[in-house]
Formats: sequence, C-alpha cells, structure tokens
Amino acid sequence: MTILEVADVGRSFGGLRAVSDLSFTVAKGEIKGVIGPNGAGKTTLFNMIAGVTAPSTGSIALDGQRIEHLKPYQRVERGIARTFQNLQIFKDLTVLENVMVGRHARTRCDVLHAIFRSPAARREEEGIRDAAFAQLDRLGLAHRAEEKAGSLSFGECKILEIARALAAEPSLLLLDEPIAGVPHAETERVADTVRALNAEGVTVLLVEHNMRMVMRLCDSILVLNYGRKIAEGTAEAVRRDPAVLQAYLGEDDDA
Ligand SMILES: Nc1ncnc2c1ncn2[C@@H]1O[C@H](COP(=O)(O)OP(=O)(O)OP(=O)(O)O)[C@@H](O)[C@H]1O
Repeated sequence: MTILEVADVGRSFGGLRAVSDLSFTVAKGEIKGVIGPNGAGKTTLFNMIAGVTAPSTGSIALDGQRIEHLKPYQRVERGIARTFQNLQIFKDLTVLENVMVGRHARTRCDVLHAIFRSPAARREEEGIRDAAFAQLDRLGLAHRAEEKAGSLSFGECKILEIARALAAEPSLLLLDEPIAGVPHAETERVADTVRALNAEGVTVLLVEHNMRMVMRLCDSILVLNYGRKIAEGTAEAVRRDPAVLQAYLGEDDDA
C-alpha cells in the first residue's frame, strides 16, 4: 500500500531546475532513503513534501489525498512530521519541553485558553506532557526528561528531534540527515532508534549522506542527480547501478 505518491514533481529556482519530472512512491511500513551527490535536489524534494517549498509542477499525495497546496502545519495534521538537517533544539528548555513543542501541533486549545489557564487548557497541557514523556520513554530518553536539552550529546539531540517529530503522531516521518555529524560511537544508537520505530509501524523517508548507513537501514533507495531520478531499488541493486557509480565518481563518501 502506498502512503506517499510524488508524481511528475518539478521545482525551479530562477533558471535552475533543482528537481525535474520526479515520480516515486513510498510504501506503507518501509524505510526509504534518498541519496545523491551535493546539489542533487534532495533538500528541495524534502521541503516540497513538508510544505516549505511549493512544487512548480506535479502533485504530491498522502494516503491518496493531494497535499501539495497545504501549509506545513496542515501536513503535520495529516500525518507528516520531520526533523531538520541542522538541529532545531531549544538548549535552554528541558528535554521534555522540547518534545512538548512538537505535540502542540496536535492540540485544540487556542491562545486565549492557554493564557487564562482555563481548566480545558490545563487538562490539555497535562495531556501534552504525558504524551511527550511517552515519546521520550519510547526512544530511551525518559531518564533525561527534566534536564536541559543543552546537556545532551549530539546523538541524543538527534534522537530528541525524532521524539519531537513523533509527538505529532505522524504516519510518515521525514528524517533530514539523521546521522550527519553524529560521532561514530553514537551512529548505531540513532540507526537502532529508526529501526525500532519502523518496526512499530512508522513509515520513514530519510535523506542521508552516510552511504553505509543508508544501505544498511533502508528497504529501498531513490538516487537523484541534477534533480532527476537516476535509480531506485534495493541497496544491492542501487550499489551496482552504473548510473549511480558514474554519479558518485569523484564524490567523497563520508561513510
Ligand atoms: N532557495 C534556493 N534558491 C536558489 N537555488 C536553490 C535554492 N535551493 C536550492 N537551490 C539549488 O537547487 C539545487 C538543488 O539543491 P538541494 O539543496 O535541493 O540539493 P541537495 O541534494 O539537498 O544538496 P546537498 O547534498 O548539498 O544538501 C542546487 O543547485 C541548489 O543550489
């Protein structure tokens, strides 16, 4: 079953075609990776799925419903949550509060309720706290909940970002370079986190430069170059694809 369908999507910036005529699907329950050399269009694609960048052409559907016209928060409501390439952690807030920020995407009370601390708002706040704590527990960070996020290691910050995205209860989780910058000693922990979530039924679409990790983690891989799809398939198939080998000639693999 398809959860995400990207059909003939393109995006230009001035005269530059960052993504061209791109079509692919993400199946429910899979971990799909997007790779490609620098400037291949990976971030632009991610931003179009998350709603930060509008496609110039084509359509994007989640569970069969077109979403390319929706704002980012509306896509979160529909079930898409994301992490960012550069950490978006509030270091002076606690670990728990960082996750609560993500949970607010799913709440009902408006600002007036929150300001006047109405019973409904208080009940909701408790619900947010409990739900956020549950996500930390799920990812093995519950024991750090009350510490300042600034005290976490880099790998733990990456996991915290994933917890925050999960707080919105997504059906599709977009991970923008979840391993990038993580010290070697912590990469397995982050990868195990992604595997465990996927085993619980979360579909994952990730962009990642660490080729070895992509190959080990993903059920299928989409390869972009100059904004176009040059290959798609299992790690085994993609690894041997002549077009992929050609695209990566001279590229540094930081795996
Ligand atoms: N806002 C923008 N304005 C102009 N050009 C842009 C913009 N965003 C991306 N581009 C260009 O579009 C192309 C694709 O960029 P994109 O960032 O999507 O690639 P990428 O595969 O994510 O690269 P990297 O691996 O280096 O992050 C590049 O040539 C880039 O310079």
